[in-house]
Amino acid sequence: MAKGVGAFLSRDMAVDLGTANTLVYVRGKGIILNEPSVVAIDTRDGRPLAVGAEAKRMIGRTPSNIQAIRPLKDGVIADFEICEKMLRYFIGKVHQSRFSKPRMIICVPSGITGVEQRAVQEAAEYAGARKPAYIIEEPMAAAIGAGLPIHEPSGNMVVDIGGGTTEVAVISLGGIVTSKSIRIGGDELDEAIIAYVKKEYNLALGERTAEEIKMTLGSAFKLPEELQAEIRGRDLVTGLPKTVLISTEEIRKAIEEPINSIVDAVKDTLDATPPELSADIMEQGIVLTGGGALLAGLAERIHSETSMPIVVADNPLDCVAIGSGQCLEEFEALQQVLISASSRR
Ligand SMILES: Nc1ncnc2c1ncn2[C@@H]1O[C@H](COP(=O)(O)OP(=O)(O)OP(=O)(O)O)[C@@H](O)[C@H]1O
Repeated sequence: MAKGVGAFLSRDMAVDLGTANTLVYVRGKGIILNEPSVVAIDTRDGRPLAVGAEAKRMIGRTPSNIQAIRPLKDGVIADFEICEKMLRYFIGKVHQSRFSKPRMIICVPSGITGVEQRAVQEAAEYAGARKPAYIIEEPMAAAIGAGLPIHEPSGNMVVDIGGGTTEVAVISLGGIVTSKSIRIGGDELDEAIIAYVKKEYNLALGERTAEEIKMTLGSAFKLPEELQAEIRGRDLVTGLPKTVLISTEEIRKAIEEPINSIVDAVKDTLDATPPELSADIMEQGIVLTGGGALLAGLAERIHSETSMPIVVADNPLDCVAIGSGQCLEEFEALQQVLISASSRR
């Protein structure tokens, strides 16, 4: 499609405003920003000191006058002001023109309320988006980004496991037929690891260490080879640093509860799926997207509980941004999957 000069000046963009990571896709260019959704604030005057990767490095390491804040929790805005500052910073990084406002598509979890949706839209508009900022539901964006034929009259099932939410949806003919969104994602796995290690070993772990343990030792299904590794934290009795040896089986046990909730969400959605579409899913499989799709053994676990074929999308962390970016590139053709300010309730 021919792009007018305005399109270049305004750098239309799609933003995957995630609990864990924010990705920005610029029309005609692809994903050009991918940073953790973290802002470090000077508590004395509320000034942002660092945003993104630099701010994430500060989590758990800040002096009393600095606070590293994650403005989104469970997929929605927990701190509106900080979220808007973060968005403004990211938009400013990719869009330098002060004279034009970019068209913006922004992703939200499918389970959020009208009020929460308006908060996201307003944050985007305050941060410089042209009105109306368009909204796309995460599972729809994830499905488009994973290359699923969403416009066909056949059942496409996507499970997007993010930091704060897990979205399960069955899509056919360009619309969501049935879906379930739970406020459980990678963050809950990290929290479960922290709670387990505290209870079993009297060891305090930081958020970032727990996430690293999940990525390296976490699993949702028996591994071909179980491992053991040393983890380091602070002894809650002596207050001193301590190292303990922990196994992959133990970490699997630690995260069992949130994993069960994710698997149950998949089963509930399958239960509510019309039979014709279930038959399609049986044939084509369930596609996993989002960072959680990278958890070892998750595909095997969902397969063992649903008997459905499971496919992990290529680049699962990028699917939502790529899918919403696709909506910018093919705005006329894909506009029907977007929600604009005028259509909101
Ligand atoms: N290899 C891995 N194994 C397990 N979990 C992983 C891995 N890589 C990333 N993650 C987890 O994926 C999550 C981030 O995924 P993603 O970027 O898709 O979420 P998000 O879009 O920011 O969140 P949400 O969609 O809930 O707003 C984090 O919890 C992160 O710890």
